[in-house]
Amino acid sequence: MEKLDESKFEQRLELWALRIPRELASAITRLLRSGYLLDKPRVKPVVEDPESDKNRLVVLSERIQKPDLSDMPQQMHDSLKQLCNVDVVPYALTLGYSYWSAGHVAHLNISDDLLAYKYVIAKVIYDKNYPRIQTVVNKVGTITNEYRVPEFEILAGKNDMVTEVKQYGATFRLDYGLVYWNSRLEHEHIRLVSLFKKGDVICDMFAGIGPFSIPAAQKGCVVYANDLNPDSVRYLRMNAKINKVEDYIFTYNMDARVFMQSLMSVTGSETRSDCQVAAVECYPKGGVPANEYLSSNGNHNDVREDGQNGANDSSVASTTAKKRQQTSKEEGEPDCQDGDASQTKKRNNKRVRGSGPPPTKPWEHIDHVLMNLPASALEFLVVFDGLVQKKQWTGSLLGYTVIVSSDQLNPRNQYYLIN
Ligand SMILES: C[S@@+](CC[C@H](N)C(=O)[O-])C[C@H]1O[C@@H](n2cnc3c(N)ncnc32)[C@H](O)[C@@H]1O
Repeated sequence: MEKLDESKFEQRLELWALRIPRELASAITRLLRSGYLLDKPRVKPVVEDPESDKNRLVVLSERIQKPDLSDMPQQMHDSLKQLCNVDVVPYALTLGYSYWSAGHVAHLNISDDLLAYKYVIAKVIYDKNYPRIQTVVNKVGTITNEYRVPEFEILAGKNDMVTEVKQYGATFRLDYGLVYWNSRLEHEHIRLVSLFKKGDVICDMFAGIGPFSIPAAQKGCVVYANDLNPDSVRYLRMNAKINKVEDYIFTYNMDARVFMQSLMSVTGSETRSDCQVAAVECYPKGGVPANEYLSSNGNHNDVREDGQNGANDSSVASTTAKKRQQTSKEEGEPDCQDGDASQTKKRNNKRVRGSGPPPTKPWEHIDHVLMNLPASALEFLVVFDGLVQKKQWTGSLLGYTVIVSSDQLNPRNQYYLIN
């Protein structure tokens, strides 16, 4: 029998840690808990310092990429300095074979020569890891569908693929059987987001359930997030709510080329097509965030769940809103799409007082476009030809950065920057 090479599952994270006097460990973890402390299931963020038992190492989240801590809020940095002398040291963390799973689902790729033993393998994994692991699945065949969702067979445990995973302090709910998800890309997600600055305008053309968009929004970026898979967009919206960043993310369900064209077509342009109108209606207007924009009948028009090319009309918009209310109640999602005019007014008033993002018009200014579709992302580059309308464009002269994540599993090839 061929041996399992467990090292193939390993992922090494290059992190930073604070070396602190051990009596300050509780105070400092409290201070950093709002997203700056390492937050991984079953991994302790405070560890022994191999150099002295008087100290502890407090491991920082992947959000902190620079040893001068300049990517930490200034106020937090100042509070740290008041508590102790800030000593930042590199910290490498290896997450091995036993670590990987998506929530309660253990996902296996059993090779052909071991297929005869698949139920035995699954039963051992289930028994050894229950109740943390409650479903063991095996990937069947290669991914051929557009949504990049593998087909799975359930080998042990309950037939329930809806789960929740945590990454860098964010929670992601997903149905493993309906959407693309790969827990092993966590470091890549956060590494890319570390390129963005607060206030940047980001277009995520292949957003999935939001592992780039949600942390970008948490950082204070305004994110236009799109995916062709309606289930991914449904979970993306749910995740935006769960993580309380729905004011910063505007979601779309269409082909990525149509999405970019629609986003960049100027409101009021006489030449725009129906599908462009559909997306333009989603933009923040007059300072009202798109996810709160109301049509005349009181329905919200942000997410297109009505077809892949984005073509739309007002009747579709209203059925979409009704469908969304139903879906969110079915899924146990907090219902804030109630269409009650007085409540909506209150919400809008609250946002106008300043909790939402600054209004943006993507045809005037985008900072980064993210293309995370390995193998075929390059085929979508053609959409950028002539996309910027120079008269309206107020962004930098270099335009915007297109980040193509072309081969996720090869770290040397992860993305290209095209200015
Ligand atoms: C590799 S997944 C990446 C998703 C997400 N960025 C992540 O890291 O989990 C690629 C995504 O592109 C979406 N997709 C495929 N073809 C598309 C198209 N033509 N337009 C928009 N999205 C598309 C798929 O549904 C899938 O969610």
